Amino acid sequence: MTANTLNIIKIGGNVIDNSENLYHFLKDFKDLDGYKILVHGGGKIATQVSESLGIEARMIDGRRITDVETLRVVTMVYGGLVNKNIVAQLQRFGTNAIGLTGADGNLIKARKRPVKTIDYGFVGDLFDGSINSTGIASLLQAGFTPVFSALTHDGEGQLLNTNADTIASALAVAMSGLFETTLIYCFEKKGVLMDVNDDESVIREIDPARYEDLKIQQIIHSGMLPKLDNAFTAIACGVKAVVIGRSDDLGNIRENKPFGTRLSKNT
Ligand SMILES: Nc1ncnc2c1ncn2[C@@H]1O[C@H](COP(=O)(O)OP(=O)(O)O)[C@@H](O)[C@H]1O
Ligand SMILES: CC(=O)N[C@@H](CCC(=O)OP(=O)(O)O)C(=O)O
Repeated sequence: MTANTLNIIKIGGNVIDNSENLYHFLKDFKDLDGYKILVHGGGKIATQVSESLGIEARMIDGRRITDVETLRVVTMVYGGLVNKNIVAQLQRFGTNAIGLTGADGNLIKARKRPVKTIDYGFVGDLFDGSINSTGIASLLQAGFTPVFSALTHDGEGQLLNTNADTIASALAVAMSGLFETTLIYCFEKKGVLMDVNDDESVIREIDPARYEDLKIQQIIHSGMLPKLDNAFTAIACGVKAVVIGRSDDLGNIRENKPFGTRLSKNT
């Protein structure tokens, strides 16, 4: 572990939604060496809150249709409830977390997704140059641990809802110019599995050729597809390693025990 090591870790809704899992994860997160950044989603909670307010939650290809009402909900849920709860818990553990949307410090800009056949509403797509890597590096070097929610902005006053897996991947690519960067996706399963119902069937390593095979066999499907697409993009663009594993097992990384599925370039 060098002084220039950065771990970017993404946690999804299933981890955030369970206070015991979240507590355990944050305890292991605070013990990781080197610089670190946390990126969180919270899609599951946004759906629950939307529905409790009588606003129908609509997803297409894993992306939320974000009309004005839904943007209000996700701003409150991701930027408020989830982000500030995580920050407060990290502070309790002595980690000087700072909770952010992409608008804070102009750290992540996005463009509203153009309307083609589907109007996604206030959904933001990232582009080359979206990430203000020097601004983020200043926070890290000042001793802060950034905690990013799934919100970005367009620079014209508009907040946008951006998938958290995509934010984590883009952050990892941009930061890998400045740090030796590892991207870790944490979710509720032990890794990419041969049998989605058998946590002992972890595939320890996947390269792009194996990924194609696993897709054809439909061993990998649904939410895992965009996650792995983002992950392979990160590997191809200079990120040192991408690992996908269970949030509860994050401590294994420090203890040099097996952790999840590691992605590699074509061998
Ligand atoms: N081969 C596989 N191994 C593990 N999970 C898989 C696999 N194929 C599909 N999945 C699904 O992908 C989901 C993870 O994607 P997603 O729900 O988007 O994650 P997140 O919790 O990070 O938002 C898992 O809950 C699982 O149902
Ligand atoms: C545009 C879009 O779909 N944004 C996501 C952002 C949250 C997210 O990514 O949450 P998980 O990681 O928990 O799924 C959404 O609103 O669901």
